Amino acid sequence: MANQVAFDNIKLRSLSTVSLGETPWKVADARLVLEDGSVLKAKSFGASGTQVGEVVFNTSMTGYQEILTDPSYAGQFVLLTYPQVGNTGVSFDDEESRQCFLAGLMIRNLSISASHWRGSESLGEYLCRKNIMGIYDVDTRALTRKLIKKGSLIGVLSTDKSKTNEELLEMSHSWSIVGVDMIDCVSCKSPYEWVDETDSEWEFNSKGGDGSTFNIVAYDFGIKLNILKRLVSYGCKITVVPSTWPASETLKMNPDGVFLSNGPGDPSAVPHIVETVKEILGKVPVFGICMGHQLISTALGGKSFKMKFGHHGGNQPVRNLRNNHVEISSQNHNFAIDPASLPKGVEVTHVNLNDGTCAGIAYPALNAMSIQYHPEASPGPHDSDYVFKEFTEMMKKNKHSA
Ligand SMILES: NC(=O)CC[C@H](N)C(=O)O
Repeated sequence: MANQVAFDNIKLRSLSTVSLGETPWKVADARLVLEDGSVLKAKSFGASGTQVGEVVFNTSMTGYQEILTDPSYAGQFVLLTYPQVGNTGVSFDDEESRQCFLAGLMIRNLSISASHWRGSESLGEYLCRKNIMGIYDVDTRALTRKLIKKGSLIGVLSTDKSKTNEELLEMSHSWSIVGVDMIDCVSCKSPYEWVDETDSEWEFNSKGGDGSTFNIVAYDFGIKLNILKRLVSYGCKITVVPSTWPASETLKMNPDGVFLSNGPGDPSAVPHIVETVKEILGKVPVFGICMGHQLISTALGGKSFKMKFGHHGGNQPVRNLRNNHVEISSQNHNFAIDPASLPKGVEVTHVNLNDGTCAGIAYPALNAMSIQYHPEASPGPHDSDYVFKEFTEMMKKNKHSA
């Protein structure tokens, strides 16, 4: 009987399924025109219109909704190499931010039916509601091979029949993600206290902390919610502040530590934030993830560069040079820090094993540490969760030595 009730609940909460053969989403023809002049035909299942962005490929096999809501994808089209997408629809609990900031989604096949006990709507309905373009019937394998060969390409996606291919090509040539401040449009506008509403059933680990609490200020450059959740799990009480929040205000709050989040775009395009980071470094322990890592490294004197096609996926191998352990990590970045540009005193703590790029640094003298990838793993493996613990240990040590 109890099983029957549970089953009925699941049925009630699951998405309605549709029979094969029907097309349960609105289909329109779409074109993707790339900056190299190639034109790809596809079917649109999300918002209609014309959108420009940089095309990057992501090799994750799960977690398309977390990818869609990762603000670091602002200005980018995400092509998923996993071929069948949409079978679990979307569910409210899986959002990584308040909005989808990416330019659009490109997939091979869209599941004809979607079902999940927490599901609230289909992927197509979701994209339409969020006004995000999505296309399927794309030869994602061929396009990925092109991106690997040529590097990330600017593309223009359009459902507008009145626009010629030449006009779309022209649009692709007049847009760039390099040198543009993309953080400003994704950051929160005023500070707020983070209240964690995560049900304990979603803790993949027992609570990570040892009962200590830490007051931290988290700079929101496009922060992913699971980072906040993991920090809470390790005992942090968090005040989230906008990217323009002055260092002097942060220091007045007397935090145990400062966290610098992930975020979209080019780290060299936000020198005002680098100045803020410079003012904070050395005064309190600082931890950065992805964009946060790039900004700490830049503030220390390092230089960033644009990678050929970046790292996007949940299967990137990283070596922790301190203990020689290899982690399988979740990553999403197109820029990286040149380790040769880092000053003496900075230790490269992690390297990406696919291409040897810098994946993490530490500057113990200034109580600073950062990693280029995503320990919150949303989506992705949890191997790197220990990094949150290292941040709390750094804050604890600093508190006791004060
Ligand atoms: N996830 C991130 O923070 C990305 C950082 C930066 N936008 C890059 O592409 O390298």
